[in-house]
Amino acid sequence: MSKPVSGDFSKTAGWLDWFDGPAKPAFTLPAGAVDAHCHVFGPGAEFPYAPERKYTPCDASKADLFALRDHLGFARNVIVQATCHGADNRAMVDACRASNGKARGVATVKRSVTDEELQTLHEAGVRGVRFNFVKRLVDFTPKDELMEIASRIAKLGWHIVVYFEAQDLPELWDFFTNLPTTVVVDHMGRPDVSLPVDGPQFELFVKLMREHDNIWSKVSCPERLSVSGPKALAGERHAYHDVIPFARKLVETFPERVLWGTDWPHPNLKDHMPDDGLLVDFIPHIAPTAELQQQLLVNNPMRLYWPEEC
Ligand SMILES: O=C(O)c1cc(C(=O)O)oc(=O)c1
Repeated sequence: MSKPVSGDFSKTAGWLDWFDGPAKPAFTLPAGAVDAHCHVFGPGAEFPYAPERKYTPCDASKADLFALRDHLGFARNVIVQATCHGADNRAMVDACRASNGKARGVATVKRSVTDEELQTLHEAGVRGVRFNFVKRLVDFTPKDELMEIASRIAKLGWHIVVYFEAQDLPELWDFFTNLPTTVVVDHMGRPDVSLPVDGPQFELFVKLMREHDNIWSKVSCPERLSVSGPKALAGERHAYHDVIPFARKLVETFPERVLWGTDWPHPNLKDHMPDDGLLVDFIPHIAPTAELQQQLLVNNPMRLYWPEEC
């Protein structure tokens, strides 16, 4: 049955709803594992979608997210502000506050944000801001504005999450390498995985990480990046073969600077909605040893989001 969007909204045509019958993963997550990239959507009646949004999703509430966390065996979440909420962080903040310390957040803020607002976000559990360069998701924000935000949030000990596509890295290189904080790249900088893993496109991304030890990557979203499949559906435990070499290269080369997340509720997928249980079964293909899994799923996210517990 199609999931609703509440309030005065209609879903984007062709919207794929998140899947509510996820399998129990065959892979047992290490104790204390963190899903370091997920979102909440609305509910629209309580937390309206932003007027400037580029898509309208189905609702995906904090209760739905916390149920998924428990079902998959994660201990904690990092909730990343979704672009459909613009710079209105209320839904994400509400989820962080309701999590009993089990969620941290990444916000979107404008240059006009006050110090008091930043402090309130910090108290709710926010530890970073997201800068988005994907043109289908956001309107352009001038880099000098972003740099001003970066220098303000650096003082709070926060980091910056960046989302961009591989073909835009050359143009963004100087901006990224001048940021004053830890920088976390969403979804491996969205490589074209039909190109060779040691070809110029992905090598540029590896070079970015090799030359700048403040740059981290989420080795997430095989379901978005895969061209070959098979899809994580109907018990498939060998999904997204073509993404494995890319993610594994980052995990093995930079074991202390990688994070993993489900990306639930998977905004804007066009041809299938993965079973999140089967997505968890992707992890041992990209982090084949218990030590790499511990770093990817526990030690690294804890260092970034809960340093006081490390
Ligand atoms: O590729 C996407 O469509 C996408 C969108 C968003 C968002 O709208 O925030 O976040 C993601 O991590 C990925």
